[in-house]
Amino acid sequence: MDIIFLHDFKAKTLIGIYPWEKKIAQTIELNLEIALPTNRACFTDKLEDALDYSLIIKRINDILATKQFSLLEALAEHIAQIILTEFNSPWVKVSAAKLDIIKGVKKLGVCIERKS
Ligand SMILES: Nc1nc2c(c(=O)[nH]1)N=C([C@H](O)[C@@H](O)CO)CN2
Repeated sequence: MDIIFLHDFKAKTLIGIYPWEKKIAQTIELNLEIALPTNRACFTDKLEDALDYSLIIKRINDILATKQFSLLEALAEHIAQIILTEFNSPWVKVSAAKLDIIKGVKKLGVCIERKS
């Protein structure tokens, strides 16, 4: 199985259960592993045979700018389903974390794996 990974993808979004979190965007950190539907690009060296990771980043930035979730779980699930359905990935692992949100914890979050 070949994988595209996106590590330490940081972006601002509205997320959280508390009233202030619904008004003030927070920086979250995403880490994704995305299984590829084909390994053709390894042999052809052509972008049209690859999953263009810049399109994935653009799509995730669109989600973060337009959607609002209460829980990190729901955000991770939404991103996972987009990767599976819109980018034809057979398997995806998504972790979503908040930074310095609770005193004494540098980073906390969720990690989910989904198959198509
Ligand atoms: N399992 C979860 N627990 C909590 C979440 C979450 O997204 N998943 N979120 C919060 C608050 O919004 C957090 O930002 C601050 O405490 C609490 N627990």
